[in-house]
Amino acid sequence: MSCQSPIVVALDYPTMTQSIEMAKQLDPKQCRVKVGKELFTTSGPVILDELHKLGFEVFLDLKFHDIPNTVANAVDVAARAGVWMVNVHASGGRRMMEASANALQQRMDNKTLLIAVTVLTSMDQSDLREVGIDVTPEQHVKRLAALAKSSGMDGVVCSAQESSMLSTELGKDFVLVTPGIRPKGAAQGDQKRIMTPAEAMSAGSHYLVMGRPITQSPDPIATLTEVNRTLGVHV
Ligand SMILES: O=C(O)c1cc(=O)[nH]c(=O)n1[C@@H]1O[C@H](COP(=O)(O)O)[C@@H](O)[C@H]1O
Repeated sequence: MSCQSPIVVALDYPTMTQSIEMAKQLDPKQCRVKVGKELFTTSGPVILDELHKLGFEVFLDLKFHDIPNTVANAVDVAARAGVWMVNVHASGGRRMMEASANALQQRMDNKTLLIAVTVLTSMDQSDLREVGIDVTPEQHVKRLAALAKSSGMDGVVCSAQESSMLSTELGKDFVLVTPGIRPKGAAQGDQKRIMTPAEAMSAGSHYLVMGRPITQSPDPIATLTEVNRTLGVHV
């Protein structure tokens, strides 16, 4: 049975052993999992096989950003590894995203979703200003998401605060993946543009990425089950 929940648990761990221990407690019907830079750097691609063997759909979050040829080839390798979703940075530009989309289109029966990161959820207006972007996060997300869509991306990573606007602007089928999800009372940490799981879903998010609120909870499974319950997902 495939996953019933929009939750993607970020397995941000410094060792493969810790990430597998957590994954073994989770249920592939209750969540998908995400492998990011920390875990992939320590474990390499074998972690993808291990998580697939446990029955999980895997989001490979390496946020590729490089010249078009390099990124297209990296995305192709990720798809070959059978990941459910892979991401690039929208700020890499149209040619980089089009080359990546073409690489996946050329694969027979491609099933990997290709998503572009817009403005990181850890950034606010003052962070953008410092890197030379003089518009609001919402305006910049809108511009990058429109570029991502017209460059052949299946969707974007944004904050749930932009989900409603993007859903209206770009249509309900354009996939919105939203980190910066914090249940009421959870520590915000380094995230700036946050929302609760229920608010994010009503705003139009398709998938909710959650790391620390689940992985650092005293009872991760109870927390995940409770978040699913608030979203009406009963597994
Ligand atoms: O692409 C991502 O997944 C991502 C994009 C973004 O804008 N913000 C963001 O937090 N993420 C990732 O989502 C996860 C959020 O983790 P927590 O803040 O612990 O819930 C981390 O693994 C981040 O790398």
